[in-house]
Amino acid sequence: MLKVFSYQHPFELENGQTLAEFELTYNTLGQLNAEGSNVIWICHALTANAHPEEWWPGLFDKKNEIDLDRYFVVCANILGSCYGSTSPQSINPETNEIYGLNFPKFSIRDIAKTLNLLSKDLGISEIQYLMGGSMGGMQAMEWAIQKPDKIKNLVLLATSAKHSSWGIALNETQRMAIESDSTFYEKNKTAGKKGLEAARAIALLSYRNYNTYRSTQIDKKNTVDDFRASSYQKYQGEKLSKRFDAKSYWYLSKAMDSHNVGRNRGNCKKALAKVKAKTLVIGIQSDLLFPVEEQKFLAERIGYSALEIIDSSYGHDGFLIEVETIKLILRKHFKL
Ligand SMILES: CC(=O)SCCNC(=O)CCNC(=O)[C@H](O)C(C)(C)COP(=O)(O)OP(=O)(O)OC[C@H]1O[C@@H](n2cnc3c(N)ncnc32)[C@H](O)[C@@H]1OP(=O)(O)O
Ligand SMILES: N[C@@H](CCO)C(=O)O
Repeated sequence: MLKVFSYQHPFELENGQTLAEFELTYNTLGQLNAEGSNVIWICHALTANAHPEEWWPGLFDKKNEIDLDRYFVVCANILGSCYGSTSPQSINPETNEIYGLNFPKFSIRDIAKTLNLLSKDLGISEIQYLMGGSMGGMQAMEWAIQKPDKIKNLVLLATSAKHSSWGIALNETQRMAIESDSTFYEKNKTAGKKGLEAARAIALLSYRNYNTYRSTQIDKKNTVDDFRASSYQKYQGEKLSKRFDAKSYWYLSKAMDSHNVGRNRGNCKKALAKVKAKTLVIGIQSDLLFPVEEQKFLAERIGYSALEIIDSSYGHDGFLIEVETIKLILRKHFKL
């Protein structure tokens, strides 16, 4: 059952704009101990929700070896996402109208601040394990830099210290697809649906790779049109547009682009040096979106860190799919 954190105070964003208030939906598993210190906190990626048992099956559900009775597991739907938290689809309390594209842009740094406000409201004094993949890893590292004494162990998967020009170009291309859908500017629930489908199809090319398509999208030998790869792209686009909102996608991709831990902190090296958590950085060998050199960059600059590279053919989405390997790596480094 989703819970709701309602922050009824003005929240200043990094860009100087202010949200009059915001809400985050979140899920918890287990019980918080008296000290508020037995916490596993999961930060979700771009299109995920606050149910890690759905998108990280086997890692955070009852079947898993992680003794969920020992921990209080928290996962919040991030600001701007469409799974219940304040987003472009929310009503602006100052106008009583749907925000739509009047919603302010926000950064990964802002998202991390909202998560910390929720953790304070929950009475959490320290987080034993803070974990996140991709955009979730961006949030987790920002939080560990902002609150270095609060985060004891940090797990960063398939992520980077600063979103690369390659990643920004991919996001901009996806936003171009969304913006080319004239319905995107409407305020109804399906605004930008076709544009979002095209954006997802573009994104998928960065989440997978040549080998994953070669091995799964095989056509009969005399095929001349209507290839399986074509129907797969259309299917994945439709699959996302059934559960996600184009404006949320647009804003969250902008937040990803904003990610740079070194901004106004000197540089990434100085920023990462603030992390006190024991850190495990996990990369996916075939990741085209967040190449392993970005995880090596993180591990080399975070004081107390280890690096593990998973030899997976899945590409970037391997951080969601290679759960059995991730579990082994977690057990190797932590007493989880
Ligand atoms: C319920 C929720 O998802 S809520 C939020 C959670 N979601 C997220 O976090 C997003 C991250 N998760 C993901 O992106 C996915 O779960 C992944 C990456 C882990 C796996 O992606 P999936 O789409 O499940 O698997 P995959 O990419 O292998 O595609 C298989 C699907 O494509 C279909 N498919 C495969 N080839 C084709 C084709 N040529 N034409 C049409 N459909 C095809 C399969 O039938 C299968 O359909 P399904 O959706 O009924 O399972
Ligand atoms: N494919 C996942 C990860 C993207 O980084 C998602 O849609 O959230």
